[in-house]
Amino acid sequence: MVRKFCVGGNWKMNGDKATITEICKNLSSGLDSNAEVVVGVPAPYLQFARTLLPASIGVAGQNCYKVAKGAFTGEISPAMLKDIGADWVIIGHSERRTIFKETDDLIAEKVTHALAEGLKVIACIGETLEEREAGQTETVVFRQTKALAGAIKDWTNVVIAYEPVWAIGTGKTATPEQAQEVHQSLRKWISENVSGSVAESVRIQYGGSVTAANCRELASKPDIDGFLVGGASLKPEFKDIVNARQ
Ligand SMILES: O=C[C@H](O)COP(=O)(O)O
Repeated sequence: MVRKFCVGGNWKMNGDKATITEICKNLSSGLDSNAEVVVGVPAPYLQFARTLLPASIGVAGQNCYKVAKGAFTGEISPAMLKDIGADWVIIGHSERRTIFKETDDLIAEKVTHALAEGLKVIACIGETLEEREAGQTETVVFRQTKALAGAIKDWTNVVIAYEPVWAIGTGKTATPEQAQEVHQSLRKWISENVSGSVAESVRIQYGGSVTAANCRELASKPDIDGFLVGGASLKPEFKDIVNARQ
């Protein structure tokens, strides 16, 4: 099965009207039409970015809460994201897990609710350096994936982003072999614990210091179906990363 290459740009808490206008202008042409592109925009600028980007580029919230509305000061619901034109949401990013103490259980609840509300979800997993060095990589990513799997009935609208925490924003990219190894194990786990057809069809992105310089080799690996890009998604080189398979 051919899985459509899918590249996400996660702007994190960066950008203002001027820089977002520039980024969106840069993304308005020259992108591989065989790649699916989605950008994770800071909440206050979601609607602004939506008006500037071509319709072919999806817009994602970077987080959401697990219920539709209510007394949850500061939170954003999937219904609100949909209402302002976002069609995706990134859930369980390691910064949410680490800095904001989000647990596997909370992330699972968010995923269930976001999917039920009709959003597409980029669900993030990944081990820390300590866990990798302790030989715990598979244990950790399988545990995180198990929590997700329990929350997902239909995998059509789900993309998994494997982002080793030690590679995020550090300039230390996983080697193509290291990333492929984990992606392959994840697909095997999904095949054994969800189904063969989901394992075949689900896109698994790699994230962690992806740049124009390293994206092609990573993209050549059979189980790497795209990227979730942080720092480089704010720069013109994001286009080269989207075009990594061209
Ligand atoms: O969501 C994106 C990841 O956290 C990767 O960030 P980075 O490309 O800056 O390492």
